Amino acid sequence: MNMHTNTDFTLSIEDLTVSFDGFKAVDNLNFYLDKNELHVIIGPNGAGKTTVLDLICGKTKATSGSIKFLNSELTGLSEHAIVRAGVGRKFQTPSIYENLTVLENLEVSYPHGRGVLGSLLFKRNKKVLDKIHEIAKEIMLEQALDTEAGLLSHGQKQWLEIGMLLIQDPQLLMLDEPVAGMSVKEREQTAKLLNKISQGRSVLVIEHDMEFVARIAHKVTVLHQGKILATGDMEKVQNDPKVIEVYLGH
Ligand SMILES: Nc1ncnc2c1ncn2[C@@H]1O[C@H](COP(=O)(O)OP(=O)(O)OP(=O)(O)O)[C@@H](O)[C@H]1O
Repeated sequence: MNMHTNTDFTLSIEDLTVSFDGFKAVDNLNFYLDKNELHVIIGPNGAGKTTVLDLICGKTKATSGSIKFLNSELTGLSEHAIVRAGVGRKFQTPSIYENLTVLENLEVSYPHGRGVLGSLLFKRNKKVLDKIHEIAKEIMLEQALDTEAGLLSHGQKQWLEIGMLLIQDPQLLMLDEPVAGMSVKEREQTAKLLNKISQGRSVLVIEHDMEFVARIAHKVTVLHQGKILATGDMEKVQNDPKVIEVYLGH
């Protein structure tokens, strides 16, 4: 793969390295993500999983290498510019507005919105409301549109945050341990949700729960010490002796 060639990949990471005081948390990484692909990154603690997501969303600056999103270079762009380019990221702790309703949370996340106060004072238009209803249905909160977000269950709060990203229609959605703390039922529903939202975009997930990984992943990449140990479908990765040795065997 040549660094200067256009590709069909949504995300094309080449020779990506970041060092913190000489320690390479991500070490010469090459990684490609297709449209419609739901890709899960697994690996032991400290493997560099979070750092990869931090690099993509611009929170951490690369030491060297390239991150191309829809063929345009992300390294060097600000976090805001990366969001505007169509990259959404959900962190582990939900950052919803607990005092606002589900509807209001979705409304303030609508692109080109007017900020929290402006949105509340502004008369709602049909286009925005239609979009809010569409997203609410997708995240299974259609019946809870008028509920204060603070009153939602832990799982519902996570879905709301996913909805707040979806309403911006990102082409790449990144999720850090999306089912942590969820009930069995909520996990099942989240698996279906993630499956659905990977249609028409790319989804990149960090996850430790192997049962959940097996349910959702189209492809799995195992990171270890900042490098790729194995990549492929779940079965291939699960049966890889190197993966069993450093990760799954523990
Ligand atoms: N800003 C930073 N400064 C210095 N070291 C860092 C920084 N960010 C991450 N690291 C180090 O880089 C390594 C990779 O961390 P990272 O959080 O990416 O791992 P991870 O695979 O996400 O692990 P976990 O599963 O525990 O979340 C760790 O050794 C971590 O201490």
